[in-house]
Amino acid sequence: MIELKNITKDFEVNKNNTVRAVNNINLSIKEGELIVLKGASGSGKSTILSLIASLSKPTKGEVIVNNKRVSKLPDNFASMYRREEIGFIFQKYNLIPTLSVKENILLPLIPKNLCEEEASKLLHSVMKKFKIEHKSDAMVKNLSGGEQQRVAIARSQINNPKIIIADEPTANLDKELSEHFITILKELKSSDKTIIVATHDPLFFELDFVDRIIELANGEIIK
Ligand SMILES: Nc1ncnc2c1ncn2[C@@H]1O[C@H](COP(=O)(O)OP(=O)(O)OP(=O)(O)O)[C@@H](O)[C@H]1O
Repeated sequence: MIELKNITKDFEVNKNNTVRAVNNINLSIKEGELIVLKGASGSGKSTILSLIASLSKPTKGEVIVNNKRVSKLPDNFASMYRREEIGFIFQKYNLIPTLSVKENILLPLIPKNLCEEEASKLLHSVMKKFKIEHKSDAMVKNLSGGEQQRVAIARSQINNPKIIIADEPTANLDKELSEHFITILKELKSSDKTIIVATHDPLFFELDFVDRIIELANGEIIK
């Protein structure tokens, strides 16, 4: 369960100016729910994602994730929380082009110090699941857009996170790749993950497997 309670987030632009990115939001997301955050540029979508991931702290209010008050976590605990519970899918994949597919996918496991056998088991299971095993030794820069997308998603899942956060996941994709992403999203949803997608891509607004579409404007929930 993810709970945002009376959350306000101000950013200091300079000494005399602040921007209120999120204004007194209340939101509860149940385990296994797929939520789409919709809203114009600047409406506060990314800010909400970063508060849930404990990448930033609210100015007021509390963020509670699975009974943990993540809005109060010191930095080292916040990064542990992210590593263990959250899978990120970014719009530009954030892959390292000169590393191979398997090296990229293994990156989130580095801090865990698993033995080689265990790491290899996890690696092969996500590569198989996201159909990229045949390219495991290829350098990422030589892959097609669709293949890179599968690497990014495999990497986000290697820790088996309970929560998936996707910020504008289709922003740089053509129609075919966007539709492919939707197929993967459906698979993730059926494996009972809690998923939060921030987007203004209309493709997400007609999906029958999305539980709720939450519309934001000027840092407030309007629908
Ligand atoms: N680090 C920051 N410093 C100052 N202002 C910020 C910062 N981050 C966000 N903002 C401001 O907060 C508001 C909300 O931004 P946010 O990135 O959450 O919007 P968004 O809905 O995700 O937009 P987009 O769709 O363009 O990504 C905007 O006015 C933005 O300029």
